[in-house]
Amino acid sequence: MKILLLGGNGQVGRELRRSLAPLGEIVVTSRDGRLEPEGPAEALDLSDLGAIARMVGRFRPDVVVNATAYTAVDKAEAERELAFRINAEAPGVLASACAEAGIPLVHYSTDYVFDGQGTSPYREDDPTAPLGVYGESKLAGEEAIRASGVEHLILRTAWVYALHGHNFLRTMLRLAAERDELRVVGDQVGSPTPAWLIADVTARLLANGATDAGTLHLTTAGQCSWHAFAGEIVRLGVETGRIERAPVITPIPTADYPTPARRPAFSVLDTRRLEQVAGVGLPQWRQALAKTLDV
Ligand SMILES: NC(=O)C1=CN([C@@H]2O[C@H](COP(=O)(O)OP(=O)(O)OC[C@H]3O[C@@H](n4cnc5c(N)ncnc54)[C@H](OP(=O)(O)O)[C@@H]3O)[C@@H](O)[C@H]2O)C=CC1
Ligand SMILES: Cc1cn([C@H]2C[C@H](O)[C@@H](COP(=O)(O)OP(=O)(O)O[C@H]3O[C@@H](C)C(=O)[C@@H](O)[C@H]3O)O2)c(=O)[nH]c1=O
Ligand SMILES: [Mg+2]
Repeated sequence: MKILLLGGNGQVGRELRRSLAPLGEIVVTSRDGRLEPEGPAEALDLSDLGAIARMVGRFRPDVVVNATAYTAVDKAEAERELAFRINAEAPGVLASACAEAGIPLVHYSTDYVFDGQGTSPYREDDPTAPLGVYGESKLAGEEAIRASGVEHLILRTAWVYALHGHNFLRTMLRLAAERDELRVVGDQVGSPTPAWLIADVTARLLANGATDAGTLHLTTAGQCSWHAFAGEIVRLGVETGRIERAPVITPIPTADYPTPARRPAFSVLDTRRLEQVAGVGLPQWRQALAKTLDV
């Protein structure tokens, strides 16, 4: 199988380079034509919409996996146009190119397409109502893919972290080393999901030939607040010697941590459909965090 992977340097993209390798030949793109930590890639800047179709036409892959996105949630409030170009227009152009060539597309979306007013885990067909520009732009990307008629898999995931890249795990380990107290919101609940899990399940879905499954929810099992997630990060951070000592971690209400973008209060996703299609069980968030930190 020939796979075109867009965005090989993101949290998920980096893990996909590993997990997809056994499935065949992978062509990887990055914005600057380089891979982290080293090596060459095909250069592709998603803001050049014309270049996207040319890339698909040039490589004629059996499947395209798009791991690129504009993921700066707060910054997106001031960069609406750019967020929509990368998260909505580019996936739309990519989907049309794939549809025309009969190539299935795998894409990722987010729990932030929901408004978080629910009280039980969101299912794939529950109504969406994003609270911010990032979520709106990701939802528009989903809709563009569906409208193109391309065979597709849209994997909605949440609270993604890894030992590389920009994420809450790394932010907490950094702040824990600098401060005696961390104040973290306790009234936003979700399911922290490591990039390696998303990449492993994606590979499994591809191996199963499930690229026509449509939208699926893919997160760890269980749920927690950002405050509880921070607590576990710091606990395991100390246990693994990544930080010397644990700061006090104080739960605060969202109102006490003002940010440009609003975030959902409850964005737990119901993953039963994915587990059925992929034929896998998903690990609890605590176990997945421990595995990420080599505990
Ligand atoms: N991070 C999270 O918490 C969550 C992420 N998701 C979704 O999962 C998917 C993967 O996210 P994640 O791996 O965390 O994202 P990252 O932010 O880690 O990586 C995104 C990648 O997209 C690339 N990119 C951004 N803009 C462009 C551009 N104009 N041209 C080319 N490449 C570009 C970035 O390249 P560069 O390094 O050059 O900037 C980066 O490598 C995305 O669809 C995201 O929306 C869903 C839920 C939660
Ligand atoms: C750093 C920090 C954050 N917070 C809060 C702010 C916010 O409500 C929450 C998480 O902050 P972050 O900025 O890391 O998370 P955020 O950027 O909102 O993460 C989101 O990213 C996008 C891409 C997604 O798709 C989502 O699933 C989700 O992972 O924690 C604190 O309360 N205290 C702190 O010290
Ligand atoms: Mg952020």
